[in-house]
Amino acid sequence: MNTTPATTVEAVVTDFNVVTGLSKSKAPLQRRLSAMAEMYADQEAATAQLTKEDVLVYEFFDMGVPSTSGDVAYGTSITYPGKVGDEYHMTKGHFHEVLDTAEIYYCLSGRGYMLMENPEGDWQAAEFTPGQAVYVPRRYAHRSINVSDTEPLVTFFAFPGHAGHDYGTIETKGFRKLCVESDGKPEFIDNPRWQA
Ligand SMILES: O=P(O)(O)OC[C@H]1O[C@](O)(CO)[C@@H](O)[C@@H]1O
Ligand SMILES: [Fe+2]
Repeated sequence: MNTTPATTVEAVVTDFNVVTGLSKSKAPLQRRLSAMAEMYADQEAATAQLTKEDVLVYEFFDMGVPSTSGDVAYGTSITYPGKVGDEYHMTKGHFHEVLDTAEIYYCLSGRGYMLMENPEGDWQAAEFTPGQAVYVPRRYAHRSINVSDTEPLVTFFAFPGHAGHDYGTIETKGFRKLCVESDGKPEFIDNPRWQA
């Protein structure tokens, strides 16, 4: 009996280190401060830092699957420790182009938060500690934030292949909340530059 399906898709095998998130078989996509300096609240601090060094804020490995609704896009994300002024290092953050798609993140190492907000005005911050999974519900923009002084924040993520990335909305409006260090601890405060 011939059991070969009409379309055959090869199983894809990739690797990533379960603590560092680094992959040997894939090239990382890297975002340095210069690629997102205008997203930080303290623009003077961002400019001053850029004159010294264009630091690597985060990198991620996209394991490379097709962008179709039946597929699951996945990879690892590594946000390095550091601050711009009082604001912790973070990813750019995005809505999904297909707003009604969720995402799951599993924290492999480090410490931080997933900051989320939806167009209806709700916002939430879920803690990342190793071994905990954060489910980003449909319609929520999401940004990873590293609140450790020393350790990278490493997560594994998975989302529907057809979700797409809408970076423009956050680039224009920003997130409603910022995560800053206050008395040595992370605190979420209103973003004075947030645009309704
Ligand atoms: O896409 P951003 O906001 O730059 O953040 C990076 C992370 O988010 C993802 O796009 C997944 O949501 C990953 O590819 C990556 O780890
Ligand atoms: Fe996403």
